[in-house]
Amino acid sequence: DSGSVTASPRQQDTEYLCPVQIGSPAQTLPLDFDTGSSDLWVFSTDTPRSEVNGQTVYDASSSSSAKRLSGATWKISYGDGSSSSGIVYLDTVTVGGLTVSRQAVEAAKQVSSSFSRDTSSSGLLGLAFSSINTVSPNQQKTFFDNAMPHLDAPLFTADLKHNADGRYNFGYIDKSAYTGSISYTPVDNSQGFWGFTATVDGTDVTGIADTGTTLIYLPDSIVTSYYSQVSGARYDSSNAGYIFPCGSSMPDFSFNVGGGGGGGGTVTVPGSYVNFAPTDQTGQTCFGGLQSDSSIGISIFGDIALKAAFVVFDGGNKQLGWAAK
Ligand SMILES: CCCC[C@H](NC(=O)[C@H](Cc1ccccc1)NC(=O)N1CCOCC1)C(=O)N[C@@H](CC1CCCCC1)C(O)(O)C(F)(F)C(=O)NC
Repeated sequence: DSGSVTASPRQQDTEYLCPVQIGSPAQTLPLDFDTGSSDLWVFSTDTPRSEVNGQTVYDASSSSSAKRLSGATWKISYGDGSSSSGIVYLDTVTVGGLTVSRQAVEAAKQVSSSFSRDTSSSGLLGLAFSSINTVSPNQQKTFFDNAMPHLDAPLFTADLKHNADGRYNFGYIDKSAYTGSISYTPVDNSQGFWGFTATVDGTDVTGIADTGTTLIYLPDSIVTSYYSQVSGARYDSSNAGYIFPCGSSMPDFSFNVGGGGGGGGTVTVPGSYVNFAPTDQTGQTCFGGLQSDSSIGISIFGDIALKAAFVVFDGGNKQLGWAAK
């Protein structure tokens, strides 16, 4: 089997949403595919009306294939302080033509305000490792884990784009989607993430490949030296990050993956991607797409990095592949 689904950017590439079919007859919800978590959760008819603000909701009661997973609950909190919790159904889930028949669909009974405010997203589809799924008492598998045994190849690929529709493919590598060769590097999934080591300016950086995080968060030393090349750039505590004049021409940002004997491959993030967005309506000052990880405790290669590459999340061999495109 295989699947292929469009990933559409929202609000200047802040997040990427994909249509997912749940239940019978199919209910299509736009979900944020997130390689940084492992819960498939959705706004539902169980979510308080006061917390629903235009989102499409899942109605288990109108799905003939839905079965309540009795006694099961879930509760998750994310790096940006957002959170959600609820109950669990098993139902049929289809992504880009790829179907999993008994997928844990986590229905929200509570969502934090930032989810309520994000009117375009109906929830998340977690693609990290099932070891960090939050369902209790019996932990559930991710859509990818459930699908893996049926896939032509035990992998999925992420091809996110700047201000344009990209794609997630399951079970195969589309050779027309990238240029040159794919450089592979081992994955450390001990914390449930797609952990890997890259080299930036000769310094090894261990971080995670995270489609659910908008920006890149790296060690202070790397971030400070990057912005030292941009006149007028400074760390601004009120914005909690590096800002600079919007007219600045930003240097490209490169990192090397799979640096072993073969020299590995280099991913180059265009400077224009690092000029993420204005901090206010005047458009004078802009917020950087590369920020420090010092308040997070982990380095994150988020969408700003991922949209500069074609990325292979290889669950079978526990490796990450990176290619230019
Ligand atoms: C600072 C460290 C990480 C922050 C990261 N969040 C983000 O990157 C959010 C994503 C978002 C997009 C649109 C609307 C609302 C939120 N964006 C964000 O904080 N910003 C602020 C800076 O400007 C850019 C947008 C995060 O928590 N990512 C989650 C998944 C998101 C949770 C909130 C909803 C969208 C998905 C994650 O799963 O990737 C995680 F790995 F970080 C995590 O927390 N795993 C448990």
